[in-house]
Amino acid sequence: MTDNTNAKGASDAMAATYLIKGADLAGAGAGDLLVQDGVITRAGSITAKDAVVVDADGLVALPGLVDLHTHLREPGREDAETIATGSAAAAAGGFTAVLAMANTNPVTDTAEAAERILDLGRRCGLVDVQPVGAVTKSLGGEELAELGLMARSRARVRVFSDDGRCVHDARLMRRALEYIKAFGGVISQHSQDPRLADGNACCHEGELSGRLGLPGWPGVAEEVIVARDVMLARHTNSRVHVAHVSTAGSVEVLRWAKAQGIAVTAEVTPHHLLLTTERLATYDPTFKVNPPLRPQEDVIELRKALADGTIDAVATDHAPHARHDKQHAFAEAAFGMLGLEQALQVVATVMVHEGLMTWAQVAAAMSATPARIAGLAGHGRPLAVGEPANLTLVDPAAIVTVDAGRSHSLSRNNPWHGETLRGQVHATFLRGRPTLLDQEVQV
Ligand SMILES: NC(=O)N[C@@H](CC(=O)O)C(=O)O
Ligand SMILES: [Zn+2]
Ligand SMILES: [Zn+2]
Repeated sequence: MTDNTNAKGASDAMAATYLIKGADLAGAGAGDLLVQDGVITRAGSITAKDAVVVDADGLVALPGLVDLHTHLREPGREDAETIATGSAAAAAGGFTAVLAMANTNPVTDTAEAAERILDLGRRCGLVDVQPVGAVTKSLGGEELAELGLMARSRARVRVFSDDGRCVHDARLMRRALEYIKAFGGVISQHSQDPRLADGNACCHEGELSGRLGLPGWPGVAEEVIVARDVMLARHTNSRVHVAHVSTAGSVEVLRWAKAQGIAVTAEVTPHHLLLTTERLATYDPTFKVNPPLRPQEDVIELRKALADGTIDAVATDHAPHARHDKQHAFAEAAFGMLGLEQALQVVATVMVHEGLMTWAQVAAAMSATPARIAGLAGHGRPLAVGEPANLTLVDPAAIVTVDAGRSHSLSRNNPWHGETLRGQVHATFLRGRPTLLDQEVQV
């Protein structure tokens, strides 16, 4: 985004100067950063009068996190989340930009709808809300949406997705991939073959789904779509992004496709990096999600693939649901779980603490690479002089027991409640303005 004026624009200009003292700069050694007029103006060892000093001794500074996959529910389901509450959750989680999925009501399938989301996000001003456009009208899977008009709108839509549903018609997928090349777009696919895993499928297909009597969702239902889509990406010479990869088989396909030079990228969610299908044994609908939680063998392969770059990014798939949609028998409850506030902690716990990833790699997987995939200028930039001051400060040594009741989200379907995780986000800056300071969201 080049035009980042928002309702807080006036106060941005007059914002205080911040001196961030002694942060570990994405693992590249300790240093100070001076933040002035929205930009990093100095780096190194700094003294500055009249600056608000932020003591970052022992904290890691990362470029502001970018989430490729957030459900904000506005318009249509403001009882589950609003752009304001979702933005607050994002700021609390260290994010400075989120891609807002199109499965709202109405669906984001026109230029006007996309611009409305952009404007609502700007009015709130806590995080850059970048709309994702639907691939097909009303997510109907029948007719392409106004992809070009959305791309040329003020919202400059680049990521298109029918997420929640799979673009299962191969011919339509092919046409969408051809179309988006004109403006450097990408299709983010919810990979679920509807014949192999229909809308009732809700538990990884295996011994446990049989024992629990829940309809099985086999890994192959994801893998056949991933395989098909990488071949379509190769054929069209266009870009496909695989949303919420959940199986070792999908990782194998991705590894092959990348070795061929096919333009495919992929994301993994925090929950698929840590939670396994055994969580379903109590029939707690909090753990009902699409795609389902998988066995430990898959989780281990997902971690390896994220560490070696086969999976490019971590994305939350933050999917808030109101109590009355979640509190049902498992088979009837809504799919989805919260993710924005604990995403970085989960990555710190399973990847950094386990020695699988450095903080510099986390900065790549949660900021630079998702910003590049989404074509978001001004985000995912290095913490260097002249760059926009989009950053977050995290205490890597903190050990925190998650309390779902303290969430900024309107919903409470938080799979991390009661879980002990590492790392704590202390502050987030969006173009030099703190959106989170001392762990308090700055509304
Ligand atoms: N992940 C989910 O289980 N649910 C998402 C849709 C989706 O990401 O497929 C939702 O919108 O609730
Ligand atoms: Zn999905
Ligand atoms: Zn989703």
